[in-house]
Amino acid sequence: MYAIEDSPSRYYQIMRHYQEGQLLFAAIRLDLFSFLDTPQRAEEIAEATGCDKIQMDFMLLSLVSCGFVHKQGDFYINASETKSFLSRNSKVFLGDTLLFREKMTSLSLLEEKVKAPPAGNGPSYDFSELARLTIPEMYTGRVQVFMDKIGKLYPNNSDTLHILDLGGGAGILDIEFIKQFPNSKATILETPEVSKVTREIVQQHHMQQKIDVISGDFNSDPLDGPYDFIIASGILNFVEGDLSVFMEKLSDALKDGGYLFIIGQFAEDKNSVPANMISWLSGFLEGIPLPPSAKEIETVLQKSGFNLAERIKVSLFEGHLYQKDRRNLSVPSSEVIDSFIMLTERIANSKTNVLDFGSEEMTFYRGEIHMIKTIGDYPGIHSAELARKYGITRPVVHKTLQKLSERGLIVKQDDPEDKKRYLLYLTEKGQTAYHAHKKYHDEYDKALFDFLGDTSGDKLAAMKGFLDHAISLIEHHS
Ligand SMILES: C[S@@+](CC[C@H](N)C(=O)[O-])C[C@H]1O[C@@H](n2cnc3c(N)ncnc32)[C@H](O)[C@@H]1O
Repeated sequence: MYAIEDSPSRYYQIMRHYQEGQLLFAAIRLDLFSFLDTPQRAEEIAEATGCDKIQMDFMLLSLVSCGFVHKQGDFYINASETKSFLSRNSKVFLGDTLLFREKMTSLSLLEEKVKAPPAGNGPSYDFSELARLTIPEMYTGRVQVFMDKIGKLYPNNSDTLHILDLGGGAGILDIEFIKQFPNSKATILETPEVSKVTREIVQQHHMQQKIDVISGDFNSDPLDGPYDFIIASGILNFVEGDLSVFMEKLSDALKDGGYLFIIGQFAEDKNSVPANMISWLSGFLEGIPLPPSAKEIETVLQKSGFNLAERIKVSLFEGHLYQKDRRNLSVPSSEVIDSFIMLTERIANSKTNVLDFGSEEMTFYRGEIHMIKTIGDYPGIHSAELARKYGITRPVVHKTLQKLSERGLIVKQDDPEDKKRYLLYLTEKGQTAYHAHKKYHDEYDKALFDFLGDTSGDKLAAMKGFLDHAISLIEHHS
């Protein structure tokens, strides 16, 4: 005999749960529960759903065994929860939502997917359909908790607030918010695809005057503002790049004292398993990144001047409410110096010291293309002024200009006001290089420009002050 320490019962339980799932989804597809709000015999259900009476009896008995349906003599009737959520007569019918979610997150192709590397063409989740189908789901707790919190934060319904909902899906939180605060405004930022659905739902509620639906990308688009309240529900997986840069952007878009509501479940730290790992496994296998951990979010938010105001957990709903408070925000000077040194090192070691705009003719050293840019920006500039702008000697400027002139990129013309100097202009070829360089920067620096566009004037002044100071120190460095 084997001595058995562990019990295998878990595997049999899993198999039973799996079958329970199959039974439940088949019953939803047959729409059985919509006929069972009042007591019915098996033959009546069989007739209503186009099924065989004997087989239907087996199915109903199985539904009873799982507690979805009760049996009273020959009659079957929905259990209370089933009546609330799985009968089409209910306002919060979840049958279609559950069927969609089951299909969307199905692991039926798991073996094939783990064998192959991620497809790399992004997740195939249909967020537009998800937005439509999550509407009843929203009313099974999320809306109620959200409105309860909002009501406590802003007890005066006539307040004129402005909220922003990032990746807001159906926009239900915003619609309910406006119903309660009719003098307020909401902005929903969604992807171009989903925003069509959002707009449609907002229109159905006649709220287009109060709710602005913007199609765009919260990673790269400016957020405008300032807002009283920002909702970030189920979106942190989709934040690209540095999370702290994103949170800074949110902080800049919020009024001081404003709130950020993060909805979602997260792993405790980066070594623990993300909450809902299996629910989203199909998405992770298709390229959706893992969400950040709670610890990572907390650290980054603290740095951006947010304080945790409340942790909210009601049934399946989990959220964290943060308040922006920049009064105690400070960064040690050593961190600024470290970042500055890192930046200068990166620039010095940059692989892009040579910029290639598509041909040998259009390949430039950084110094060359920047001289072309300045001449393009200031046609007729003198070489002495170029030397002053770049903080380099006139012979060095002269050497570069000579090269650019030999390559047919610039022309020199005598200055009628001063015979000793000449004026610099771009040739047609120089203009081509100028525009290629502009395009390159427009594309590659967009994120930085957007970040600066979202940054408040006082912070920009502080950044400029630091950079000017650093430049003057370098100029006076012997
Ligand atoms: C998991 S859903 C959450 C929807 C809704 N906030 C909710 O909690 O039910 C994520 C949403 O974020 C949107 N989204 C993802 N990346 C985005 C981006 N870069 N810019 C704007 N929206 C984005 C998706 O279209 C999707 O509707």
